[in-house]
Amino acid sequence: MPNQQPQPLQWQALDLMPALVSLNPEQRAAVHYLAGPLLVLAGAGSGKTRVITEKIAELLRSGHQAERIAAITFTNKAAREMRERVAKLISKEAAETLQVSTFHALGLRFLSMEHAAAGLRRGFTVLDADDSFGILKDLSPKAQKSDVYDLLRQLIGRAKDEGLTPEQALKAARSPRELQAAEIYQAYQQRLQTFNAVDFDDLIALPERVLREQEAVRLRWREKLSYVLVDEYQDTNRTQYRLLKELVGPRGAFTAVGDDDQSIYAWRGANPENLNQLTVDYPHLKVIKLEQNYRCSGRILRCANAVIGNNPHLFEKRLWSAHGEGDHIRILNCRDDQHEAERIAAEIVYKREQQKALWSDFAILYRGNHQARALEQALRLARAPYHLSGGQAFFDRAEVRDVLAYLRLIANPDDDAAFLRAVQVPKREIGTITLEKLATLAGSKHVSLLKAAESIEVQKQLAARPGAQIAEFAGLFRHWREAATRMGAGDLTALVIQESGYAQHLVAGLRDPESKARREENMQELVRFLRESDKGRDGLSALANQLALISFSDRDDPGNAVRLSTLHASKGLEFRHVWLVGVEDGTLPHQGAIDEGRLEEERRLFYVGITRAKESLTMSVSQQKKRFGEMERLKPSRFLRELPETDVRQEGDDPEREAEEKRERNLSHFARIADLLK
Ligand SMILES: Nc1ncnc2c1ncn2[C@@H]1O[C@H](COP(=O)(O)OP(=O)(O)OP(=O)(O)O)[C@@H](O)[C@H]1O
Ligand SMILES: [Mg+2]
Repeated sequence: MPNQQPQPLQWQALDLMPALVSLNPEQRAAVHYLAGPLLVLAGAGSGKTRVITEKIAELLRSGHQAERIAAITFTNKAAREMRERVAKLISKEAAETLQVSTFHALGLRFLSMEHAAAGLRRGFTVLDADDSFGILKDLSPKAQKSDVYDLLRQLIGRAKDEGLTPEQALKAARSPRELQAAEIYQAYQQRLQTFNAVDFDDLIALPERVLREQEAVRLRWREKLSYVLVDEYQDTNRTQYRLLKELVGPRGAFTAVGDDDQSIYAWRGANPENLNQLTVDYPHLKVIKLEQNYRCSGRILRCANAVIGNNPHLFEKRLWSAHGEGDHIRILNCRDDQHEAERIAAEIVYKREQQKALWSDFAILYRGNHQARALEQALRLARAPYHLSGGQAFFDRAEVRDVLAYLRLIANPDDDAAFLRAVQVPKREIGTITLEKLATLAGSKHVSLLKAAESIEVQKQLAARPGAQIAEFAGLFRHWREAATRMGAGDLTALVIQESGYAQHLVAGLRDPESKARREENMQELVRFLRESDKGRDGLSALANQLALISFSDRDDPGNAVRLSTLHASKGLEFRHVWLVGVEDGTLPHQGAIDEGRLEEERRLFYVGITRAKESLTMSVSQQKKRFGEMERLKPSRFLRELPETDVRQEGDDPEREAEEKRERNLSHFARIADLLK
């Protein structure tokens, strides 16, 4: 029975000794159950991730080899955290050989080992979304709006998710438009093959196909992996589910943990029905439910339960917390988003001081990336260090990817996708016709684009001006390859940025000094990062491997900083104090979702946000916001009406209170200075 007795809050103590806090009986059962497939189905903060970590430790203790255990997490960040937790529980060495990764990273590893079976050559390249976009643009019969390419990419992604080959897609096409899309899919796949490249979706779809079709590989991998654990299972898509099935085989040596109420990636193909499918595919599946929430205060949990109670459920779950009631949930009514941001920044600075907390105890969560800007500015003014996650990750920025393409190509002259990207930024007088010609010549000689570009014979067959440009471009790479033997990755990058003309290109045509500064900062940051991670002159191939890894990692360890994050990217995390901003109709729920009646997923997103908070939760609502240059009046989110009234406190735009807070803040600064003077 739930313990109804309010207990003192004890989070800090838990943070200090995670390994010593004992598991509850259901968790223990989940950790020790090895007789067959297991699904742990439980609400937020009930210790699902903890079960996975403990189970890994238990598997290691009971004799499983670390390299034969695969744990799959949704983000690289979660993977890193899990490894750290295992290192604490068992040993550093075991944690290092353990395979903790995202589905995509697992797919990449699979393909690196099985490239021949997947029809790839060694040293294949993984294309990013931009690269795919470029190829699609190139393949489409006439110029289209960029949404068309996005749509095509999605269509291709979905086809891959359903395991459809281009040939099958062609056969299945029922209208001229479908046929056209299928033709583009086919041409796209052919292009990838020529480049010896795969895209992001292939990282899952190809391993799945290879495992399904090739028995020898399948048996080898089933032997290789003795146990598989999957976190955030509700957000796997169809192919990921099939990949999992192929990997574990009928024996079903796996544990999956998930919460259907936190399925927030349907728009990306995630399929919470996979939870149900498990019970069909594995009739002997054992299901364990966890009902105690260890994260949130009583009031926060009650709000979360009330909200999610309005959604239909695949599985019934009850969650209770033995923590005390805690503070009321605050609803902060603000004049506008500017004021909202300033107020939150001031509150965080004040609270940190008052509670002697860490910056990293605070998180500000929002629905869309664009909401971060005002917050960033306010935090900067308040001198609060912050870390932005889930936005456009550093390594996804166009300028960073551009420079990485140069480095990829220095490291691997066969990387045609990198060639095509680098050759086009900054603009050189090398047009599509020249590139097509170059591609044909390279194809007939069976060499890569850069190798073809280096050949004098090929240069002669191109028109004079572009031919000279191509020769110059190839010459630069010869020079950089030589430079790479003398210097580390960071210095090499600085050199490339200057000599390629990219530095000028980057800021050319930008009027806004802030964007100029931001792009330059990004370049410096990249150079700095490569300098730091460069461990001596370990040559080009090490650099190539390093880069392949970098482009996949949200490398950043946020450190001691306020976390700014989208709701989507906050999944799985927890913070002592959480601010949920922009809780307005049109923002959360998002206008698009309101228009299309997709409120359930938005409600789950709201639920995920609420359940990130341990001790305090504040939701802020602006009365107006500037949109497209016009002030727009806003209404509080309809979801706010779903919160139990007794757990909520409204706070207005109260100048007096603010003045009071300011006075207290000044006093505490004063006290600190007085302390120092003593
Ligand atoms: N038996 C336990 N005793 C005390 N604390 C626990 C116990 N199990 C888990 N916790 C703590 O509760 C918090 C939530 O655990 P965890 O992150 O594993 O939950 P979760 O179910 O994965 O949550 P989410 O659904 O948000 O991913 C963590 O701080 C964890 O250390
Ligand atoms: Mg979790």
